[in-house]
Amino acid sequence: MKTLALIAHDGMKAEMVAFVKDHIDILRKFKLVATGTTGSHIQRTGLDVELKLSGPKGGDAQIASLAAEAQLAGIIFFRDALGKHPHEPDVQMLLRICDVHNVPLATNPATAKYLLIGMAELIEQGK
Ligand SMILES: O=C(CO)COP(=O)(O)O
Repeated sequence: MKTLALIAHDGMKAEMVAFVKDHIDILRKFKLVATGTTGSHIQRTGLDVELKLSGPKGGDAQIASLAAEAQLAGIIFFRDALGKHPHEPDVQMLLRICDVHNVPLATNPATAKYLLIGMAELIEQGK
């Protein structure tokens, strides 16, 4: 089973929960991992999610570590581009690691939709 990481800044958590509900059938095809607070919101939809630390406490760094070790099929990270975040260096590190290791990364719901559709298609093809 492919692993997908889900992360949302506080200003985007409602968007993440709405996105998860809209795509719940596709998301059931993946093992899910999330930063702590995002993950606890997603768990309330009934999906099984492995929780890492909260983002500001190192959760983004843990997800980046998984990406660097080729353990993630993709990351959906709804960033709040209008907010300030004390752990911005960790966020930038995660984005950089995705590019270094060619890990699919969607940072907004429109892109995440296409990423999920594409990944579901690969699963259908057995890839
Ligand atoms: O801060 C985050 C992403 O940078 C998300 O962390 P939480 O899911 O713990 O709120």
